[in-house]
Amino acid sequence: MITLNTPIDMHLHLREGKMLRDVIPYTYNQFAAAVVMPNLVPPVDNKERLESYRDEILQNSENFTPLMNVFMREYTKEELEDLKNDIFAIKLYPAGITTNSEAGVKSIENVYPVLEIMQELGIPLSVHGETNGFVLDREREFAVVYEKLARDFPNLKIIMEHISTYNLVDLLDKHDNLYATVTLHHLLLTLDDLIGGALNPHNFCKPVVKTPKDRDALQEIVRSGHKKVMFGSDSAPHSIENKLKGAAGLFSAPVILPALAEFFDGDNDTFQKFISDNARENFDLNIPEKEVVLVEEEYIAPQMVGEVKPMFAGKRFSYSVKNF
Ligand SMILES: NC(=O)N[C@@H](CC(=O)O)C(=O)O
Ligand SMILES: [Zn+2]
Ligand SMILES: [Zn+2]
Repeated sequence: MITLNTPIDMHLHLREGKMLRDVIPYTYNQFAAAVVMPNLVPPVDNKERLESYRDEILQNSENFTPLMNVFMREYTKEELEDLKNDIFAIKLYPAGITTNSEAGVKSIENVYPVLEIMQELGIPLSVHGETNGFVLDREREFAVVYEKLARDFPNLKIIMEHISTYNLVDLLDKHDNLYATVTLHHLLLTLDDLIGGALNPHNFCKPVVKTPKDRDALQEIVRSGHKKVMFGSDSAPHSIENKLKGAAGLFSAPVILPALAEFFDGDNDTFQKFISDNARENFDLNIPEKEVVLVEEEYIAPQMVGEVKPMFAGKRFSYSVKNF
């Protein structure tokens, strides 16, 4: 049996309407809280939309704290002061780089005044860090942007989301104010799982899963319990129809804790840090405590959840979440 105290998913996509209602139980049954991403259409980028989205989440969940993000744009100081207590962070998407990011930032310099105010008000910055270069180089190339941001805003906490390359792992000890989230899929999969056999569109996401060397570096840093490394699933549901048209994102929510329990293989202290303590300490999160228990009973990942095919559909795990 493994008892986790107040697990937090630091990067989650819930969507809206029926899709949200279908997928959200998989999160509130495994997590006390989650950072909810704002890349809806249109994006969550003002107080009104933020409040109505948070209400929709609260109405469809139990015993769960949504930590809301808003979509980066050229906010005024008044807007940020007004949003500050309702948000966890502001999410920066380079324009067009991932799902629903068309309204993103065209040039980072455009939002320097916003970053200045965020630094002053203590609002963290969350970043999808990819250039529009060659697909396997996009994240590595973005490292210079992360380093410039870290130097230009030394008091701004910057989260490098869903890191997928060893290059970014190396930045964590170079800059005090850089943090990272790691997904389940980047921890366990490589390009072989996407294109090594028959093409598997269900394993397609951005940033794309990478080489064994990258995956091994992620496994190593996560197993080390590094304080700046936090779990963020990037669970990103798309209908099976849209996946077959090329939509990027894996719906990993149904398998997260059983798969991580196997990954940590008895090192429950490090599991606890990765799934909760590091995030709570790095960001002084004050979330009502919630225990989630894993028992040694077989769990079979569902084949479908509504219109969505989950990661590892049909796979057997040796742990299951109690009472779920
Ligand atoms: N990761 C993905 O491939 N897709 C995410 C967006 C994102 O986090 O980049 C989505 O919203 O579908
Ligand atoms: Zn992203
Ligand atoms: Zn995401």
